[in-house]
Amino acid sequence: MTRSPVTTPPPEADQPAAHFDAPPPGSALGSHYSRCFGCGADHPTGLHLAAVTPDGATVEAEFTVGEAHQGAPMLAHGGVLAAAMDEIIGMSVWLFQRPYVTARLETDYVRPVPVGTTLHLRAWCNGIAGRKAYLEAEGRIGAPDGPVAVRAAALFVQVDMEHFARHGDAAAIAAEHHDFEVNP
Ligand SMILES: CCCCCCCC(=O)SCCNC(=O)CCNC(=O)[C@H](O)C(C)(C)COP(=O)(O)OP(=O)(O)OC[C@H]1O[C@@H](n2cnc3c(N)ncnc32)[C@H](O)[C@@H]1OP(=O)(O)O
Repeated sequence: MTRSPVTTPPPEADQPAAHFDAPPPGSALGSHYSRCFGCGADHPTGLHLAAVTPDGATVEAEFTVGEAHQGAPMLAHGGVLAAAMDEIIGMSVWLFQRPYVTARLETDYVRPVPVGTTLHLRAWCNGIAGRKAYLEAEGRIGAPDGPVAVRAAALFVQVDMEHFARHGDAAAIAAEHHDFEVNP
């Protein structure tokens, strides 16, 4: 991954442990918001990512590129692939049970992704320093060990829950309650 200094953890960064109340290894994470473009079941043209954590520290999901996700004819739009990276990375910081938002997302596009392709996504954390989490993800074609099509590195910044009420829709947040509650 071509990472900038902004998304490279500093030497003092800690490797975080999963939160004691995070989903155990093998669990599905569920959607954090039913109308989320990345994971919401109620979004008509969204990515519908359904993430699982195989080990309590990383997350995985599959994304099948559909016609609604095209850029060039029958090829995935780069922005849609970046959205998939953003979402799977967001789900990986969800394991720490603190609310985070994307501050910076860097993406390497390695191979074109035709419509109909299933991308196997995986994300993990490279370190946390204060409010800043340094994260990485990859999307592989056809299988978990298939050829890499897209890689991403990100800086996520921890916020308080007020962030979502102040800038978003507090009523919508209250309407969706989860057992595993972090980001709305
Ligand atoms: C399960 C959930 C899945 C969710 C997946 C999808 C996730 C998303 O897409 S979230 C939506 C997109 N992101 C946003 O809307 C965020 C918009 N930005 C913001 O709200 C603010 O800029 C925010 C919160 C990131 C930072 O603001 P603020 O809280 O005032 O902190 P601030 O002091 O500016 O920054 C904190 C630190 O991060 C650094 N930082 C913040 N933004 C950046 C950036 N873009 N690049 C580099 N560094 C940055 C600052 O330099 C600072 O570093 P230091 O502590 O070393 O001085």
